[in-house]
Amino acid sequence: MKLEVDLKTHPYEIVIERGSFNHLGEWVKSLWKPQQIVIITDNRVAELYAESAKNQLIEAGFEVDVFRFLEGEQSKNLTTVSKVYDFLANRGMTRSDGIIALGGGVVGDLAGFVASTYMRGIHFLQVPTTLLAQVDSSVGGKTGVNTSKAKNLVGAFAQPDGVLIDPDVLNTLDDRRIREGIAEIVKSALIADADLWQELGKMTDEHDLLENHAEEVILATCNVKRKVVVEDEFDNGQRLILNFGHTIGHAIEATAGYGIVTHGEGVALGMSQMSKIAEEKGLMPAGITQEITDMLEKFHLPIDREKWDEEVLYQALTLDKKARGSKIKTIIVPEIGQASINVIELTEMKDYLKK
Ligand SMILES: NC(=O)c1ccc[n+]([C@@H]2O[C@H](COP(=O)([O-])OP(=O)(O)OC[C@H]3O[C@@H](n4cnc5c(N)ncnc54)[C@H](O)[C@@H]3O)[C@@H](O)[C@H]2O)c1
Ligand SMILES: O=C(O)C(=O)C[C@@H](O)[C@H](O)[C@H](O)COP(=O)(O)O
Ligand SMILES: [Zn+2]
Repeated sequence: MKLEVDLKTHPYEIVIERGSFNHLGEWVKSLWKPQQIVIITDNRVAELYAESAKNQLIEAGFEVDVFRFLEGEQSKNLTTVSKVYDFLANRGMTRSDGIIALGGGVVGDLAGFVASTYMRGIHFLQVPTTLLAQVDSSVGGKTGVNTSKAKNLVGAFAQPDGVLIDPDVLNTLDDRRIREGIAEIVKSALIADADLWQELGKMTDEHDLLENHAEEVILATCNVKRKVVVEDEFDNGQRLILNFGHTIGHAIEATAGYGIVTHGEGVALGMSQMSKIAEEKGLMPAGITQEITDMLEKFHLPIDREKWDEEVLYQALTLDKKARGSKIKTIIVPEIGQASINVIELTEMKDYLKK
């Protein structure tokens, strides 16, 4: 199955196919002429997939090196970025060469950011290996890293030349990581795909989703993202809806310490907290929070916020990219499958967080 991200300036294809990782070499050759490639990955993914990726690419005529960093959100920062710049420069990588992001969202965001800034931009491809990366982060061109102050505080928009999704690589992923990917799937259904919401409603748990519905769910979720990104590539309007649950979610991730609460868990917590606030304000229909939290709990995602320091959480909120002065754009779901943007005072958010 293929989806076309038909952006005017940089169109590209998303390939979703079981076993497609075994054809990585041919796929890359169909997109790039022989050149130098650096695969950027983390230690765990490298252990599982880097050798095969490298051999396939060499077989296809490329000159290949692998840069690996320590797995996890705590590596998604400018220190790692700087090490990659040195690695690329030491190998004489130029703008006619390319980067392949092989891994989850951390690898994809970091490698994409490196590709968008090294020599002011070189080509890159996304080969996502987590469910979260396959349904969300590999598509759409948001790249970036965290700082100690806030999630994704430094970044750039840069589209890959293509995305290769092989659901079979999810067989090596642990349950917690599968669940966090489901948080973004639930988000996508809530904001833009009522049919997907219905389908998710019929599934029993995360195992049912992964074993019996992976391809259809990945396709539907990528399609939501594709449509939104094509409408508003640079996040000035409609794309903001992809951020449902993320304001509180990102603040929780940063406050808890990167990697303690996963991104998907933060999004699940953020969606349930935001729904509660919006329902109380009469912006979302009565009973919808319960419906959302029931869905999240079915997939064993967290919904209840622990007691984090509200002041620290609030400081993180003020650095959200949807904040404008004393106000912040929040995303609400007036009905399942639709989302809209609602501006509120940041202090109002603070009052709710205290409750
Ligand atoms: N750019 C975007 O649009 C976007 C969208 C959503 C999330 N994100 C970002 O994505 C990140 C989260 O991504 P993630 O959850 O994929 O995290 P991740 O990249 O840290 O991967 C999670 C863990 O799974 C391991 N792993 C990856 N693939 C594996 C496989 N096939 N088998 C076994 N282990 C595997 C990794 O080594 C890591 O330990 C966050 O930083 C978030 O901000 C970005
Ligand atoms: O692609 C988007 O746009 C999103 O908001 C997708 C989110 O799931 C993702 O977590 C994104 O990285 C958040 O971006 P940010 O602008 O809030 O840092
Ligand atoms: Zn997200």
